[in-house]
Amino acid sequence: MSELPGIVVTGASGRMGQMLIRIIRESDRARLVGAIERSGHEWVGQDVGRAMGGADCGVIVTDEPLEAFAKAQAVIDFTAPEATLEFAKLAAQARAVHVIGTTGMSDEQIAKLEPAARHAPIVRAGNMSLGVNLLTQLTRQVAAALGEEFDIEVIEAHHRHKVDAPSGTALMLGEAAAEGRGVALEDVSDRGRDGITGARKPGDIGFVAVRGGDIVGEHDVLFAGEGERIILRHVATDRAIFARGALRAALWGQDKGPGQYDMIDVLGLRRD
Ligand SMILES: NC(=O)C1=CN([C@@H]2O[C@H](COP(=O)(O)OP(=O)(O)OC[C@H]3O[C@@H](n4cnc5c(N)ncnc54)[C@H](OP(=O)(O)O)[C@@H]3O)[C@@H](O)[C@H]2O)C=CC1
Ligand SMILES: O=C(O)C1=N[C@H](C(=O)O)C[C@H](O)C1
Repeated sequence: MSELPGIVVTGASGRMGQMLIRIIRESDRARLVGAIERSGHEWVGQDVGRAMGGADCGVIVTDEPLEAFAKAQAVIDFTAPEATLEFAKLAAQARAVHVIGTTGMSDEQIAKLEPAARHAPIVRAGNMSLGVNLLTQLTRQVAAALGEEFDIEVIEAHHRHKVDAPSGTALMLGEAAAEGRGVALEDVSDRGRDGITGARKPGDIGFVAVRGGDIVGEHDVLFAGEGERIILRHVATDRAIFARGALRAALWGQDKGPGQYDMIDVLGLRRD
């Protein structure tokens, strides 16, 4: 019998890092083979199971990503944009599937993933949950069905520690709405209302970001017309949904060639 695919988790001590480690260790379809933290982090050199407050699991946290990636079939990476760019180069060198959950990457940073994607598959999505990816499809359909007399606003709420806005999910939903309307999001996006903004421009897609407490992630796509409103909503109550999606992506990528993919590919939801 062949061995289960080995997975390395970067940003092991983070909120998503710890959730991913838990989900991979519980899975009977994959093995945790590595956990990465940056040099100087107190977890480096410790067993990751113990660092997370449980029993040893035989995986020692390391600050040597390439060494760890070389022994793995996939890397799951929910860290920060600059770190993700470095991990992309190393995952490509190791020919490992790179699953990227990191948000807040600029267009320039996203473009820098392309060389790595020529050597190994990259699966990247601002939200790895089934529910949100379905919601993007619904958003596209509703936006296509309604005219500009319905104003579109994407309203998101997250915990107080989140560093980027709008969220990766909000941008996915905004892109889907823009696609439904047959326009480019960059031409209609309205992100920063403050002061005397003037009346809302017809056709704009607005973004509103709420930050507070321990909110895991909530997204509304509001279609506001005269006399009626439609609201499409996703509420995440447990980060496990993102980790399960990321693990699914890592397994899905095992027999894929180099290239860039997203969760719509992984979930088989692509229509075109
Ligand atoms: N796509 C999706 O489905 C989801 C995406 N996310 C995204 O995942 C990312 C992480 O979120 P979360 O876990 O909440 O964040 P945390 O801050 O809890 O964790 C981030 C981890 O990445 C590490 N890290 C940050 N910068 C670097 C660096 N330059 N080099 C090496 N390691 C680094 C941190 O280490 P240190 O503590 O030393 O800084 C930490 O371990 C965010 O971009 C978030 O938006 C989150 C949930 C779902
Ligand atoms: O930072 C988070 O927590 C989350 N980030 C992702 C995003 O930016 O959309 C996904 C999820 O909403 C949680």
